[in-house]
Amino acid sequence: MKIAVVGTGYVGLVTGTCFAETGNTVTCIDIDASKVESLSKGKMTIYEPGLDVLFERNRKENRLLFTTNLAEGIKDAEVIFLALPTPPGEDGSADLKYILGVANELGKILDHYAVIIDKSTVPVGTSEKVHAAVAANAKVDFDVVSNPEFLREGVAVDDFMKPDRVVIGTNSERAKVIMEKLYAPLVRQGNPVIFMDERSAEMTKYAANAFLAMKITFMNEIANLCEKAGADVDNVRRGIGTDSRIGKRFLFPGIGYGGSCFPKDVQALGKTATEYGYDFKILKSVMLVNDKQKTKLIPRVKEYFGGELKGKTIALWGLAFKPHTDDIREAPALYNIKALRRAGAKVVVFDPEATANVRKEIGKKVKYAKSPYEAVEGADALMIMTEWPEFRTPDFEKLSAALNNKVIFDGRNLYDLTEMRTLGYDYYSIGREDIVVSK
Ligand SMILES: NC(=O)c1ccc[n+]([C@@H]2O[C@H](COP(=O)([O-])OP(=O)(O)OC[C@H]3O[C@@H](n4cnc5c(N)ncnc54)[C@H](O)[C@@H]3O)[C@@H](O)[C@H]2O)c1
Ligand SMILES: O=c1ccn([C@@H]2O[C@H](COP(=O)(O)OP(=O)(O)O[C@H]3O[C@H](CO)[C@@H](O)[C@H](O)[C@H]3O)[C@@H](O)[C@H]2O)c(=O)[nH]1
Repeated sequence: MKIAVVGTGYVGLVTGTCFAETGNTVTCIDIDASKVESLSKGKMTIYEPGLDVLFERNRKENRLLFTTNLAEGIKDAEVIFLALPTPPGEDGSADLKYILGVANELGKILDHYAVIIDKSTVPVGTSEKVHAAVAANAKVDFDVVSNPEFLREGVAVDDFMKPDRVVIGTNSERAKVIMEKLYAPLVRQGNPVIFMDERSAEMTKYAANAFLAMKITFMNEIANLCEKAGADVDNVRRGIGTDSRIGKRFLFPGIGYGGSCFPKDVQALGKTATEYGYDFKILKSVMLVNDKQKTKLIPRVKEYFGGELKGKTIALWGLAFKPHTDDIREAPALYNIKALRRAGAKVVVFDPEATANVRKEIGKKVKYAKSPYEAVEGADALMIMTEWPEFRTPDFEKLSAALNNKVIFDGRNLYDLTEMRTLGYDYYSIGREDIVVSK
């Protein structure tokens, strides 16, 4: 099948590469000329484990092509994916200007029947808007299908190739047949495809993200209560996660959810509710709790140093919003850097993959270390923001030798409490007992 993917970011590049891997010829289109140039030369533009191997193989086989030219990219394409940004607009609702802009262009240049597939996360009713925007200029038949994407960054290739489910929203029989053909390789491997109407498919994506954000937030609130009540949230997590109705996943408390999806999608669903005159109370609480949770450790750091952070140097491990990605969109680390600097502290940071992106965003406001141990050299405390595997079993002796004080503020609950006590660390984590050995 000949496929076009408009928008070659995290979702577009994964979608394009994975469909090339199942034997299709894919042209990825992007307005960012430097991105297209890099990709055409075989240089990846994002860090996503496992994607580079598939990218290289399919590029060499000429099944994966890149262009900035929309008309060239969609030539003879049976399906055209829209994997464009849907960032929050001024009022928090999803901004559809990228999607509708491209839809408008497509209407002018489409010269054959194609299925236009919305892979971006878009509010209920968007497929109708896309249809209208294309139809305004279209001279040929076309269908618009909603096919939301559920991949997670860091494990995107696996999520795409072995999805829990594929959701396809369409009322067109003609489009359904093409979608069945497109996803046949995944279905043959036992991954279910669920067909429904467009509006339900659009709502499914927001419901999934909002539910997961709520699940994490619920655990964060339980953790906050555990701290007050003298319970241990890790025990509680294990205790409830074994109930198959609850499930083990997405129960990890911490310094809140971040990333390019949960924060914006929870907000956008809230806006959709308001538009329809519905007061979606849980969503409001989820957003409020998560906002507070992100900088939850800051007051404890201040308190540890007698209320004063001026002249203190704080080392931060982890900048990406989660491990195995270089994505820093809505990363809790950025909020903590801001809060620490506002309180007068100097900040030294280390991240295995996300440093370049942070440098682009905040430049010289922090010092960048080349290794976790360089970051803590002469620092007054260590804060952990992201659970990269390499932070899980550090050389604690090396760490103690480098730090001015043996104190760790851990936003991801990486270490065992007994071990920290034995090692002689002051250790503050989320929803668990504070270990204080120095006082
Ligand atoms: N990142 C994720 O993990 C993820 C997962 C599922 C769904 N989504 C959704 O998918 C959509 C895309 O997200 P993303 O993370 O891939 O975004 P992204 O910002 O990484 O990529 C979007 C790409 O679109 C390009 N673009 C913008 N305008 C264009 C135009 N007119 N023509 C061609 N290209 C254009 C940009 O240059 C960019 O490369 C969003 O709606 C997002 O909510 C994201
Ligand atoms: O138990 C958990 C699990 C996750 N998180 C945090 O939640 C955020 C999101 O994590 P994750 O869902 O793994 O990453 P994303 O790549 O943002 O993926 C989410 O957002 C995508 C974009 O819509 C969807 O496609 C995915 O299904 C959905 O999981 C991160 O800040 C994590 O640190 C926790 O705090 N505790």
